[in-house]
Amino acid sequence: MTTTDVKQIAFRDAGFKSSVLDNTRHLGCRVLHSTTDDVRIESHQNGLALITGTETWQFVRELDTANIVFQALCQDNLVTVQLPDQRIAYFQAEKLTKVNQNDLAVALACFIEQGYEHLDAMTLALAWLTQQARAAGAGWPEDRAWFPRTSFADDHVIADGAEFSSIRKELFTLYPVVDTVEWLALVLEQGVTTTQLRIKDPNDPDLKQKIQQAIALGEQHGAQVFINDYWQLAIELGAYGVHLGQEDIEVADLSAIQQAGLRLGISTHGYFEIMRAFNLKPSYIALGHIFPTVTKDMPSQPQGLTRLGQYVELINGAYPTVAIGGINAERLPKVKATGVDSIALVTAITRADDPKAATQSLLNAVISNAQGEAHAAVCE
Ligand SMILES: Cc1ncc(COP(=O)(O)OP(=O)(O)O)c(N)n1
Ligand SMILES: Cc1nc(C(=O)O)sc1CCOP(=O)(O)O
Ligand SMILES: [Mg+2]
Repeated sequence: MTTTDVKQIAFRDAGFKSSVLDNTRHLGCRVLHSTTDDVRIESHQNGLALITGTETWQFVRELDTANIVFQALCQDNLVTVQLPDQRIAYFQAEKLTKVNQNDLAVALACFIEQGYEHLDAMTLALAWLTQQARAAGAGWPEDRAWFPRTSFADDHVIADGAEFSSIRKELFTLYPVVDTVEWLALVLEQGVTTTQLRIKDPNDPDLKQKIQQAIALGEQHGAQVFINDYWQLAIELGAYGVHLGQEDIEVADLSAIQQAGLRLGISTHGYFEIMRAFNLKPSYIALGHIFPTVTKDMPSQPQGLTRLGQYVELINGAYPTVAIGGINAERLPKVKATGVDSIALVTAITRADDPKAATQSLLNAVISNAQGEAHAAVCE
């Protein structure tokens, strides 16, 4: 890292104290007293404020329900964040006894300056502080042991001991996501062992019949066929599994899915969502979107290969993982080299000149034992 890469963050109040100031160099940042820098921590009468180029955070003693900026409330080892859209997120740093607000502001500023979105930056900040409190160094936090539990208010709670049925990991290789039964049949005929029916029109008059056919095809081929979104029909028709996104899990009856024995895959797009997915003990965790995609409008930025590698390391085999978003034949080896278990894709098959040949060659590339590349250094 050259000095020009180092992000400078100022605290305006000369009396500001934090025990982690020196360690911010491990995060590529320098936090110092200055009255000129744009990214700054300010002390106000009613608490601290962190002002970055993109957002303002207030560290408050009580949440104000009319907030238009991010608010963070530290109570022992629980940090409650109220977002500008009024959603409430919780971060429980179980291995800390108390979160120091000044240290948290410093850590949060660093991770925001390194380009992390607000909830991911808060998740990383608490992991980094916990890691140091546990004398495990001040480097980039990788070990899940230091990460907080994350959730939104009103999240479903999965009962202790209850978890979703497992998938067969040896079949979790190439994972085509397709929108018709015809495509599903095509990929299964090429030897695909895990796939998904993703129909985005809930008013499709033949929805039930299509899901039924997808389930039957999966059974016929001994494959793991996931149904995207329509969890009630999936339960009713006895599907192998369901795939749900972060918004879907807020409205789905997860206990009903779990009790019916269906597998559950969950989409995630960063540290906060990954830690949130852990609460549900799913059958697999999807990590997206890795590269720009034309298939879906994404509210988040592409994660890239470096972050994908960090997420795989964080999950560390606790759940099977699948990468999705903009993956094609050319990018596949580098995606595989991150150690992710499975590779999901849409257009690399559905827009290929020869979809059958493309499926076969992608499948071979995923299941080949070319592990020379795997776990090699991953560069973008
Ligand atoms: C394997 C896999 N990963 C991610 C998704 C996306 O799910 P979701 O965020 O719910 O978005 P929609 O697919 O419903 O538009 C997926 N379907 N499969
Ligand atoms: C359906 C979907 N979900 C994503 C996520 O990141 O959650 S990316 C994606 C589309 C993937 O399509 P393609 O392989 O054509 O880029
Ligand atoms: Mg969905």
